Amino acid sequence: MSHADTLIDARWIIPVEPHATVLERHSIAVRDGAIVAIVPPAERAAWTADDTVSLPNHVLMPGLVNLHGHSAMTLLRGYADDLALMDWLQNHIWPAEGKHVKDDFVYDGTLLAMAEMIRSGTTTINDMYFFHGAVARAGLAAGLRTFVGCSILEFPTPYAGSADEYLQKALAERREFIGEELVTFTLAPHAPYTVSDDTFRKVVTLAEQEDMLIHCHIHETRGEIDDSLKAHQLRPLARLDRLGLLSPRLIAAHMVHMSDDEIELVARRGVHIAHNPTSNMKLASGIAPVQRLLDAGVNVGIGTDGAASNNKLDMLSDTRQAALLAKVGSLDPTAVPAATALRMATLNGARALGLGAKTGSIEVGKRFDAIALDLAQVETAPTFDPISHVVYAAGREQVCDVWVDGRHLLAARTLTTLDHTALLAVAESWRNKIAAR
Ligand SMILES: CSC[C@H]1O[C@@H](n2cnc3c(O)ncnc32)[C@H](O)[C@@H]1O
Ligand SMILES: [Zn+2]
Repeated sequence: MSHADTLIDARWIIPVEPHATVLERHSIAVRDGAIVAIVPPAERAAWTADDTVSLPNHVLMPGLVNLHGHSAMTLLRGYADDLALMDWLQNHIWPAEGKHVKDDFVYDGTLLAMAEMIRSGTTTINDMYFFHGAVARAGLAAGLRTFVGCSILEFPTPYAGSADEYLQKALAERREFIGEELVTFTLAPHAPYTVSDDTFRKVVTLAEQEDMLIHCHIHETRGEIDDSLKAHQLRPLARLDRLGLLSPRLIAAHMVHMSDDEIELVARRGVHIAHNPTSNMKLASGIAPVQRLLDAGVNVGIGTDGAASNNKLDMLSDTRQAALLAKVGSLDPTAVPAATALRMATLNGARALGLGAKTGSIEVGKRFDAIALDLAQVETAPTFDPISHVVYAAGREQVCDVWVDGRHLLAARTLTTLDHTALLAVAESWRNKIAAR
């Protein structure tokens, strides 16, 4: 007899690795937050556990990795819609952030985002915002695996007055969370149009010294490229390459507008890309060449971006959008098939964050970051292929269970770490404050 803390019996398991496979009626044994066995039906009787979870009509799969977001921007959801990026940022979002973004705004907005993300199957968030201690505390309260991106800009915000101050504060706030298993700080220079050469050089040096990842918006719009040609006589990627930014440490958000040479350069440098299909559509930024990037060997994950430009934090929906947008962008229905989209939303995201050996797939030895979806609903009946349903048919309301590091954060659709009613009351009080100004 073998014994586990928890034994989960599932109708289907999508392990993601090996690629495009589905296991039927297998069980997962979890001990001390790790997967210790994937048990076929014939061996199930040899296992006992303190706790068993029965998922008779469900698919169990790795948790979704949101590779690019600004969690606290939930409090600005629906604040300014139907605008292009620079108009949206300069005339609406940055002025609102200038008035309202403080520690409490970031904590409350991030917690609200995390509740939404857990309820839609996200287990890891790669965030980028201000007041990093508040983001980290929210991550610990929610129980999500949280990458806290420390923003760096050349202009002042309520968080810091200069690029050097952003950097100093990032390192000071990081010190408080060293040793926290679920919290990792990254350096997040905002974008090529808001960060100087000098600051980018400092970021590269610091990232190497402190062994930190870098997270940056790059090649999001055509305007960004045109402006860079005027200001620097270089496209942003060429400029960043000269500054030493392009490496496997870099998670480049967006990368919508790419020449063949740039795709090849990014592949050679081992840069990871966070593709944000909904945000790119809503801000009319363009269609990223995802299948061409994958064909070139680039690791591409999926992000939601912030709730002010998406306006959902629903990785299932963005996985579907990634598959659909790749097809319409290339006029090729075989581009980004369902299993590839699911791999992008899980294992590729984990790999970009240096978690490839730890999470992103259901494999023995990995931490148990997993989700279950109930497919016994009219929206997903009948089931020929659970991978197809997860990507093309299921909605986030079908996510019933979520575990991070073995901890049950959503149990039969109930949040275990967060208070749903209290979150709604806090969101309403922020609405009143923001609307009053
Ligand atoms: C420095 S991170 C936070 C900063 O980024 C702004 N932001 C949100 N979404 C986007 C986007 O798609 N492109 C560029 N900048 C974005 C956010 O409002 C914060 O000011
Ligand atoms: Zn963004």
